[in-house]
Amino acid sequence: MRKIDLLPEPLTASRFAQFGEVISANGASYPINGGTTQRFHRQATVERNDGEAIISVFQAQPRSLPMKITMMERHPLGSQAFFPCDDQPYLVLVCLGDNAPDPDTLRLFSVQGQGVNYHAGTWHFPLLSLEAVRNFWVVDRVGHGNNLDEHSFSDDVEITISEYRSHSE
Ligand SMILES: NC(=O)N[C@@H](O)C(=O)O
Ligand code: NI
Repeated sequence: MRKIDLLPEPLTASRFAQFGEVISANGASYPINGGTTQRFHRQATVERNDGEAIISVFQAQPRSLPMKITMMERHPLGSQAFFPCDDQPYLVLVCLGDNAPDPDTLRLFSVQGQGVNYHAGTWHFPLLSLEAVRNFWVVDRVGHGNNLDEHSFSDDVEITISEYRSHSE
């Protein structure tokens, strides 16, 4: 049995770029509304492939750690963005892979005060909220075609998330 114990790394736009975009009130902005508001413009782009982009609220139960990761999913027809309604930490787990998620490319990110927008087709684990029941705004795509591709890892690999504090803390 091959064991993979995932260690979180702090989320940055450059580290996440091949998987999607980071949404935050950091970086370039410009004043609008007579200077009463700063616009952090176009943090992410919604991919919808002629479907509709919708906004939902996910009320997420906290995950208990350690936890086993047995599957990943992707949305081939649209992006999926999550933005937390508070600044408590949560986790984002993604990986590469053409026809199936590649466990050797798994990346676990610890996230606080930022959102993420998965590119269409990015392998990810469903929402990994922590510590308490929490709300997230979600922007994703509905419409024709199958927009959910789930894939289980093979039984000869055991993937674990043991903790959520990033190892640089
Ligand atoms: N099922 C659903 O809408 N959510 C997942 O896609 C997820 O990534 O959390
Ligand atoms: Ni998803």
